[in-house]
Amino acid sequence: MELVVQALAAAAALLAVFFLSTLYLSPAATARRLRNAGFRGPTPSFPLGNLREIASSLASNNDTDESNTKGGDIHAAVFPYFARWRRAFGKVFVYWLGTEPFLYVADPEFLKAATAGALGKLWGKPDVFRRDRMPMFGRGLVMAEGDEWARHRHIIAPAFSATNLNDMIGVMEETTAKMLGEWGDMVAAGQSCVDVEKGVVRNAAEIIARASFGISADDDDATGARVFHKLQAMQAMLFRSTRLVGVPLAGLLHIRATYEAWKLGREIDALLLDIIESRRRRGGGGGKKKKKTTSNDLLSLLLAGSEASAGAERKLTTRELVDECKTFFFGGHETTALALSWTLLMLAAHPEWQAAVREEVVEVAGRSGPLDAAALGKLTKMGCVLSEVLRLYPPSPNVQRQALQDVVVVAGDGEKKVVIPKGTNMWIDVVAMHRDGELWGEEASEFRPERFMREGVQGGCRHRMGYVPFGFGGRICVGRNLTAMELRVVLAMVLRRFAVEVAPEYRHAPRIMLSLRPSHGIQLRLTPLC
Ligand code: HEM
Repeated sequence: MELVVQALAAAAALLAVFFLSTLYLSPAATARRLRNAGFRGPTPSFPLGNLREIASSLASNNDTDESNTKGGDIHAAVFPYFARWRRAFGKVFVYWLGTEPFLYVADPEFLKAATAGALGKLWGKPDVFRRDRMPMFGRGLVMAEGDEWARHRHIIAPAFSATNLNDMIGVMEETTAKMLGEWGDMVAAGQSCVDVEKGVVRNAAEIIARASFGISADDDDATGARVFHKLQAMQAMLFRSTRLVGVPLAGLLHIRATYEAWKLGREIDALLLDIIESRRRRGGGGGKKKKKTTSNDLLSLLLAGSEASAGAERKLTTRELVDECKTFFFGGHETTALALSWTLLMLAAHPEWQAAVREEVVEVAGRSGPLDAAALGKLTKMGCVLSEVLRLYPPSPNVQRQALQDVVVVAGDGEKKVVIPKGTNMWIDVVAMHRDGELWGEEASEFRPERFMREGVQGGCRHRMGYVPFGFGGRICVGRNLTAMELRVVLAMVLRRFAVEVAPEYRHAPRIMLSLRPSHGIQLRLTPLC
């Protein structure tokens, strides 16, 4: 009995030492190293870090004051705490989410210096977000690290080639025609304004589900419809549960939501496994004779690519394919839908650009009829409008990393070196960089697509790393060409069919809810043109 008590006491002591070390001593040591390296920032408290200040700053923020559709400081509206800390500490500083250190970065030169060299060896994805994102992305490309990431990227990138993507235009046209039909019915029924964001999100989900794994919400095949609805349900659930990120043991407060998400995740996995196995059985992956795929969705292309190539290292297992399908769905539809929603708003608020882009569409592709890749490629003005929207309203408002080892940053003249300690997270504030007057000039907050006409793909940004709507380096978005195509198809079809104006009901209140989104939808007045 005495032995048991002693063993229990020893176990309790070990546990206490473990918690003391990981939750307090180790963060305190990192804090000391960051201070010694010269990084300043708001004072954190244990165990919340700076979360209390973030929450109170958000609560007292008046979202209508700071910005409007013509310009204004949306950075201060969506990240009031960062805006305040930037004024006090500059474009690089340290803040804490719970016991997790975050290096805030809105200085492209620092970003370049910190991520130069062997990016994959120095920086990974933050552990602190990993558990939350696991049900959505599994171990797919977004979450994979090191050699595993390189292997996945190598297999996946070719599926997004221009030739493959061209085959998806038809799917995009079909689903968009349905959305426009619904909008037409609403207008015909006398509805004075339409929340276009709803339709656009739904359309983007439908497109990505069909483009990724050939399933549809209206599928005759019940499995397809079930996967689609469960994916949407999981996303809504993960959105609802706001978490005390970085606070020790805070996950216990969300056990139910976490469990529900995992349960949905398992159900989705099982349904996707069925779809993949049946494709494999039908030879959807091409097989030895490189049979034509049953359809040209990304899953078929991955199956074909993976089975046609020789070594096992070039193959994705069925489990990995499941994760990639989920990754495409979650990584691809929300972002694209938001880009499109903000574009419709900007065109409604800037009628001169709306008229110019519509004229261009009619000139290169006519007033009706199918679109093709060649015509889409000629939509130069539309391309500039889209680039400007991605600058002002980047759907991915930040990019995060975690130092996998001590990272030495050689600043500016090569004289000054600072060390970012292993384990430190980096929070790259894309919104701040995209609206920084020092990088873009005085009109940084204004909608001026002409800057991309004049200055090319970087829009005249004074630093190469100052415009990063799709991320940077080797981890740049693999789906960006698919997005470019989808945005062009949908926008061309909308502009051919309707003129858009901002409805009086619309309230401009961009918010960060993982992505940069409108708080109250996007209400537009639609006038049919044909
Ligand atoms: C407007 C639309 C989109 C935006 C703004 C966007 C943004 C981004 C950003 C910023 C990253 C880098 C993340 C990081 O470095 O941590 C990224 C990566 C990624 N995106 Fe996108 N994305 C869009 C559309 C898509 C689409 C349509 C797909 C797929 C069908 C997709 C799939 C991915 C994947 C798989 C990665 C991970 C790449 C890697 O780590 O190698 N994205 N995206």
